[in-house]
Amino acid sequence: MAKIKKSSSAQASLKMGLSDERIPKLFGILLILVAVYLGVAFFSYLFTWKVDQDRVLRFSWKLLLNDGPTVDNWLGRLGAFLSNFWMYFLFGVPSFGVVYLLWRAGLNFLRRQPISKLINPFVTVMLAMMGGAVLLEFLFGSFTNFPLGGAVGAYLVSHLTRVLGAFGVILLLLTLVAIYLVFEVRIDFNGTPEQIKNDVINHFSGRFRGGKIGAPTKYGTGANNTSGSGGDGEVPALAPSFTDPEPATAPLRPSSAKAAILRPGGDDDFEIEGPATLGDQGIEQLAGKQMEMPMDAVGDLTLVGTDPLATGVDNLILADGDTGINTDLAVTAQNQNHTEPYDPTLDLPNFTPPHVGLLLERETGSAEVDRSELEANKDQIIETLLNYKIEITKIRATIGPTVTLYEIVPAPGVRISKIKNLEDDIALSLAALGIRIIAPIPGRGTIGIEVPNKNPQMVSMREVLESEKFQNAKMDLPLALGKTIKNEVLIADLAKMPHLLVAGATGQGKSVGINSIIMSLLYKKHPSQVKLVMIDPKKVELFPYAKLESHFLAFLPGQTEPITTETTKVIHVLNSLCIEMDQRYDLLKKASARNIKEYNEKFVARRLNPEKGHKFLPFIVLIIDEFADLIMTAGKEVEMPIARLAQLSRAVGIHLVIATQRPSVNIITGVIKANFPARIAYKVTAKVDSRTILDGGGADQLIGRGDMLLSNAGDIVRLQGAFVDTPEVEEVINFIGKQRGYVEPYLLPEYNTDEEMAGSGSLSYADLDDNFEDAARLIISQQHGSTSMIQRRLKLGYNRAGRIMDQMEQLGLVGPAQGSKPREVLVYDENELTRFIDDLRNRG
Ligand SMILES: Nc1ncnc2c1ncn2[C@@H]1O[C@H](COP(=O)(O)OP(=O)(O)OP(=O)(O)O)[C@@H](O)[C@H]1O
Repeated sequence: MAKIKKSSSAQASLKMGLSDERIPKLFGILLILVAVYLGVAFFSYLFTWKVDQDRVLRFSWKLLLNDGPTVDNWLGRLGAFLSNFWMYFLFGVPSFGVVYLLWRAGLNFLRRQPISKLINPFVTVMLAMMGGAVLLEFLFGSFTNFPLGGAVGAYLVSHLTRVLGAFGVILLLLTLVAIYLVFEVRIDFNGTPEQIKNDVINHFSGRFRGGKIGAPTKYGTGANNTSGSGGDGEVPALAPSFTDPEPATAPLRPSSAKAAILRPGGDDDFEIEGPATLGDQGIEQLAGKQMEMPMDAVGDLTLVGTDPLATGVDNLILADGDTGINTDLAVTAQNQNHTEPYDPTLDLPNFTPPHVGLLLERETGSAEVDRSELEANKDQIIETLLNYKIEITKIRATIGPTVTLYEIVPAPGVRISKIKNLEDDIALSLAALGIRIIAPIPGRGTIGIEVPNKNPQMVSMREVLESEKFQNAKMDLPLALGKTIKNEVLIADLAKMPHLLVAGATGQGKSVGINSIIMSLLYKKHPSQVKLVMIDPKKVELFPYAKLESHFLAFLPGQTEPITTETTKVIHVLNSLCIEMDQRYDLLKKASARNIKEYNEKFVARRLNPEKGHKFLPFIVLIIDEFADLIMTAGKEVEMPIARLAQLSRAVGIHLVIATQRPSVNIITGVIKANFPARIAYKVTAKVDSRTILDGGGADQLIGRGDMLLSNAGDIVRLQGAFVDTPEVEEVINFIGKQRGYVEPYLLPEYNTDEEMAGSGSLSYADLDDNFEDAARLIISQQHGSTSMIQRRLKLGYNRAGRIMDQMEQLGLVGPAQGSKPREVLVYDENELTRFIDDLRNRG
C-alpha cells in the first residue's frame, strides 16, 4: 500500500497537471485565507466605517494606489476598500455570508469534493443575504446611518415599500420565512412549539456541522471517529440499559418490623415504588435495589458502517464511466485518494434522519394508581400465601406501566422452592388475569408477584425514542423495546444479542414490536450503516417498507419486489446471505481482522485497498415476519441456512430477527432455539408454548397488548412494548423514502442452485432480470454484445449488466466472453427473440 502511494506521488511530482490533487488543495487554502481576510476587514468595518467611508468614497479604487490617504481599517486600504464595497454598496451586515461561502468553498477544494456541492449553500446564502439586507434595512434602517442592509437592502426596501406598502413588506418577509420553514426545514406543524424549535435548531446545527473539518457526524462515524459508536472504552461490557441503575430515592420510613409476620389489612411494611402521584401519607417511595438482567456480553462489535457504492471496483467503474451518475455520489470515487479517514455517511451527506414529530404524542393514560387497588392486592397476596402456610415479613410494590410488581420477603425458614411449587395454585387463588410469579427474583432472594394494573398505561414509541437513554445510546444496533416495571426505557443492542426470536399468539403485539425494532434502527442509523433484509411470507406486514429500497434495504439482484415473499426466493435470499457471510469472512481474513469492528477500523484508516475488493461493511439485519409458513413449506431448506447464519454471522455483522405467531416445537425447533439465546415472548395461550419460547412458563400469564417478556440466555425481564401505529410507521417511511437514496440499492450476492448453474435449460422466465428483455433487444438490434453498452443505454450498474449478459450467454443468445472484445451475438432478428422469450414464458 505504502509502495503504491509512493510511486503515484512520484509520478505526480513529475508532472503537475490539473489532475494533480495539490492544485485544488492549494486553491482551497487560498480561498480560506481570503475568507479570513475579508472576515477581519468586515469586522473592522463595524468600528472604522465612519472614518473610512468618506475616504473610500472619495478615492474609490485609487485608494489602492500609493498616493491615497491612510485609513483606519485594521487591514489597510484594501480592507477598507473591500469592506466598504460589500457593506456599503452591496448587502450591509449580511455580507458576512460571503465570508462563509469562501470558507466553505475553500474546505470543499481542500477535501476535493465536487463543486456541485456548493450550489445549494451558494443559492441559500445569496438568498439569505438579500433577505437579511431587506430585513435589517426595513426594521432598523431609519435608526442609524450605518449601512445595515447596504445599498441592495435600501433599494429593495424603498422599492418594495412603494409597491406593497410597509405592511405588505412585513407579510412578504413572513411569507419568505414560512416558505423556508416548509421547504427546507420541513417543519411538522403538528408538533409542539418546543419540537418546532428543536427541528429548527437541529436543521441549522446539522447544516453547519456539515462544514466543519472532521466534525463527527450525527451517526457517530465522523472521519475522526474511526472506532464508530462503540469505540473502546465507550461501550460497557454489559449492554448498559439492561442493567437498571440504582435509583437515588431514599426511603421515607425505614422498615421497622422486619421479623414480624404480616397480616392482611395492615399497612405496616408495605412499601411502594412508582409514580410520584403515590406520595400519599403512609406510603413510601422506596429505594429498592433493582433487578439486574445482564445481556450476553461476549465481544464488542463496533459499527463503522459501509457504503455500497463507495469502494467496490465495480462501483468505481460505474462512477467513472457513467456521466449520468449523480455527482454527489461520485465523491466516493474521489474519496479514495484522500488521506483523511473515510466516512461512509458522506455518500448520502444530506440524509436527514426522521424526527420524532412524525410519531404521535399519545395520551399514555393516567399515571395515578389507585391506592385501594394496591391495598386490596397486597391483602389478597398475604392472605393467599397464608392459606398455603407461607408467612412473609415484608412486601413492597413497584408500579409499572401495565403491571405492579409485589416483591415479598418470606419469613425465615420458608423455602423458596415451596413457593415455586405452589406457583400455579397461588396464581389461581389470586385469580387475576396475568399474574406472574417470579420465585426467586434473581440475585435478590425475594419473590415477585406481578399483578396487572386496572388502568394500564400505554408506552408510546415517541416517548421511548425521545428518552435520553435512546438519544445517548452508543450501541451498534440499538432497539428501543419499551419500558420495564420501573417505568424505565429499555434499550437493547441487537449486535450483542446477537439474534432475536420473537414469538407470541396472534393479536398480542408482535407486529407492533417488529415495527418498533425497525423504527429504532431507522431513527438511529444512517443508511450507510445498516441494511435491512426483509422477508414477509404473509405479504401484508412489511410491504410499506418497500419504499426504503434505495436507502435501507438489501435484496437479491434482479428482484422486482425488495421485500421477499415467496418461499423459493426466501431460500435464495437466505443462501445468498450465507454467501455474503462467507465473503465477509474472506475479506476479514485478507485484512487480518477478527471481526467487523477491526475490519472497518482498518478501512476507515484507509489501510485496506478497495481495488483488492475491500469495502465498508454495513451491519445487515435480516427480519423474517412469520417464519412458521416457511418452515412448514420448506423445512430444512429454510432452517439450515438460518441456523448457519445464527451460528456464524455475528462476527461479520449479520444479525437475525425472526418472528412467529405459532410457537410450537415443530416451528421453533431445537436447532433454532439453540442459536437464538435472546427471545421476546408476547402472550401465548398455553404454558407449553411459553416453554417452547422461553424454556419456562410466564408468557401464558401475560396480558397482551404489547406486554412481553424479554429473555436473554435465561434472564427474563418483563416489558411493556412501545406502541407505534401503522400510519405513524408510514409517515416515517415516507419521510425517508422521499429523500434521495443510493443510485443502486445494496445487492446481496447472487445465489444459484446447482440445477440453475448446470446450464441454460434450467433458467426459467422468472429467473430473468427485469431488464433482460430490453437488454436482449438492444444487443440484437445493435448486433453488438457489449456489457458496457447495456450499462450505458439502460442506465444499469456494472454488476447488473454483467449478470444480464451471463443470462444471455446461458440462454444461448450471445457467445462466451472474449476478453475486452464484444461477445458474438447469436440471434439476428428481434422476432426470433420475441418467439424465444414467449416460449420461455410459457414453460414457466
Ligand atoms: N405495545 C402495545 N401497546 C398497546 N397496545 C398494543 C401494543 N402492541 C399491540 N397492541 C394492541 O394489540 C393489537 C394487535 O397488535 P399486533 O397487530 O402487533 O398483534 P400481532 O401479534 O402482530 O397480530 P397478528 O399476528 O395478527 O399480526 C394492536 O392493534 C394494538 O391495539
